Order: sequence, then structure tokens, then C-alpha cells
Amino acid sequence: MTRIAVLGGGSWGTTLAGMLSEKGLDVRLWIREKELVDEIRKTGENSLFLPGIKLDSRLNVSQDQFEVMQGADYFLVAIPTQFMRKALEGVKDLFPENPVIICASKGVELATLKPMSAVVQESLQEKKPRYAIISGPSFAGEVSRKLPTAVSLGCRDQELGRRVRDVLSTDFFRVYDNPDYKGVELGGALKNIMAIAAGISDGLEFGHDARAALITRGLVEMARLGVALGGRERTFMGLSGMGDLVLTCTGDLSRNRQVGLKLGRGMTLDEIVEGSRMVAEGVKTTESVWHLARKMRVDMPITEQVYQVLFQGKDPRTGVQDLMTRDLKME
Ligand SMILES: NC(=O)c1ccc[n+]([C@@H]2O[C@H](COP(=O)([O-])OP(=O)(O)OC[C@H]3O[C@@H](n4cnc5c(N)ncnc54)[C@H](O)[C@@H]3O)[C@@H](O)[C@H]2O)c1
Ligand SMILES: O=P(O)(O)OC[C@H](O)CO
Repeated sequence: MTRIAVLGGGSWGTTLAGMLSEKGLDVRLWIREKELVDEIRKTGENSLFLPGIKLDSRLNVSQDQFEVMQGADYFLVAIPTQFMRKALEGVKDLFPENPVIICASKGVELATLKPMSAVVQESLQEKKPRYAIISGPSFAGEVSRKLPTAVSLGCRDQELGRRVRDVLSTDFFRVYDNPDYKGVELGGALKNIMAIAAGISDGLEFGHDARAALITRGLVEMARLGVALGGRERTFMGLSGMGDLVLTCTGDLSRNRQVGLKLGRGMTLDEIVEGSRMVAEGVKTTESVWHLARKMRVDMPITEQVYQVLFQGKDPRTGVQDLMTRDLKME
């Protein structure tokens, strides 16, 4: 039986682990928090990150990485991106040679300005990992309720990509393979910034026109950086670009959109993140991408304004005003 090790017991890792266990695969989920391991074993629920969802009773959960990783055919990682490198380096000896790493996380590492493909390659260098990235419009809260969802699977090796696609697909979770892993991973990371921007606009009650403009111009900006970093423009029109962008700019289940909504309504970033155990990847990724855009000399006006609101205390209203009064240009 295909065995999958899932590393990361937040809402997404728990959702994917539960889904694949229910599909009949041998799934082992590594969770950092002992109280969550105990709770899932006792009640079948991860009430901190995935409340109200009964997990498949065959799902194995553990805090012991050896127990989770030994003998696995695939390693699915759903660890917040700023912790990814340290987490993988900490268990690198437990991976076999040429492990298949399926990344489910969306962000750009702030310390190095690198995407997850590079973080995985560098942290497991001696093991020569094979990388795939799953990304697209997929709220854990909806997938865990088996609502119809479609995502992209980026993998340079097309034969492996098709295999991973088949392993991850179910009758309600449809996976499309795409050899442009760079575009797929950047789409998922960059949309988080635009979700914050759309949240800010809606928090300020700037209306539907403004949000539609942010989504459309946000996509242009995402593709511009994505292509400069080696992704294909067409990928940004797909599920991991346009699809996830629309979802998180309009869907209130998005944590990134929620950060923006609260900023728009007058809260400070410190007040918003204080006490939250959930991750809004867009905050750190805005900082990473702001630096990356400067380094690559790519124009990213929406990212620029989100950066100034998040990290330079700019009034969100002034940020929107500054976007509207830039020099006029051809579309
Ligand atoms: N939740 C979703 O709907 C969803 C969907 C698609 C992709 N993702 C991506 O999945 C990744 C994981 O997010 P999530 O939503 O499952 O997380 P979450 O917000 O539900 O939970 C937070 C996670 O962070 C972990 N964590 C906290 N501090 C840590 C540390 N110091 N080192 C290592 N881990 C630490 C916690 O153990 C927990 O697993 C993110 O990159 C996110 O963008 C999430
Ligand atoms: O809650 P968010 O904003 O992290 O979005 C979750 C997923 O990325 C949606 O596809």
C-alpha cells in the first residue's frame, strides 16, 4: 500500500492527511504539538486548527518523526514557509535517497528570498530530493468537508508529476499536473499579497470595482515577477494563479484577506497577529517579495503599497490613493 508521511499538523496538513487516509492510503501525520496528537488519538479531531472535522480513524498521528517517516513513498510537507528550512534540516537523516517531496506550503523564504523548491533542494541536498508542489484554490475548511476542489501539481519530471497527481486526486479533489513548478509555486505564494490588498480595499469599503481592479492588476504583477523568475505566463492564468487569487481575494475564509480587512478597518498589524496561532503567509511573503522585486528590478506597485502599510505604518487609505494616482499607462 502506498505510504505517505505528512509533515505539519496545521489545518492544511491535517486536511490532506485525513483525505488521503480516507482514500485508503497508509498515511502518517507528524504534528509538533503533543496536545494535538493526544486529542486526535482520543477524539479524532484537531480542534485547534481544524475544528468540527472528524478525521479518518485509520490516520496515524505522531510527534515522533522517525515513526512517521520510515518507509514512506512520498513526503508531503505543509509547514509554514518561514520554518520549512529548519524543519527539513532537522530531520534530513530520516529521508531516503531521492525522496519525493510534495510541498503544500505557499510562500517565499524571507532570509534568502527563495521559493520552496530551492529551500527543499538546499536543505536536503545530500539526499537529492525530487520536488513537486501542490497549489491552487483550496481552503482546508472546504476540502475537509469534501467540497469539490481543483488544484495544480507542479513537477518538472512529467512522469513523476502524473504519478503524484494520481496519488493525491480523489472524487472531490481534482489535481491537474503542470511541468512549470516555478510558476505553480510562485502563483500560490504571490496571491497571498494580493489577498491582503483586496482585504484592505474591502475593509475600507471601497467597493466591487476596486476589488476587481486589484485582482486583475494583481495578476499582471504576479505574472511579471513570476516570468522574471523562470515561470511561464500561462501558468498564472491557471488554478495556482488566477484560481487561488480569486479565491483568497473574495473568500472570507482566507486568513490573508482577513489580515487586510482588519487593517482596512483600522487595526494595526501587531494587534492582528497577536495571539493568533494560524499562519497568514502573505505578511512575511510581502516582505520577501518587496526585496525580491527590487533585486530583480520588477515593477510591483500593489506589493509596494501593501509593504508600506504593513511595515512602514502607512495609512491604508493613502496606499490606495497612491495606487490610483500613479502615472497613467497602457494596459
Ligand atoms: N489552511 C489552508 O486552507 C491552506 C490551504 C493551502 C495551503 N496552505 C498552506 O499550508 C501551509 C501550512 O499552513 P496551515 O494553514 O496548515 O497552518 P495553520 O495556520 O493551520 O497552523 C499553523 C502551523 O504552523 C506550525 N508552526 C507554528 N510554529 C512553528 C514553528 N516554529 N516551526 C514549525 N511549525 C510551526 C504549527 O505547528 C501548525 O502546524 C502554509 O504555507 C499555507 O499557506 C494552507
Ligand atoms: O487562508 P489563506 O489566505 O492562507 O489561504 C489558504 C489557501 O492558500 C487557499 O488556497
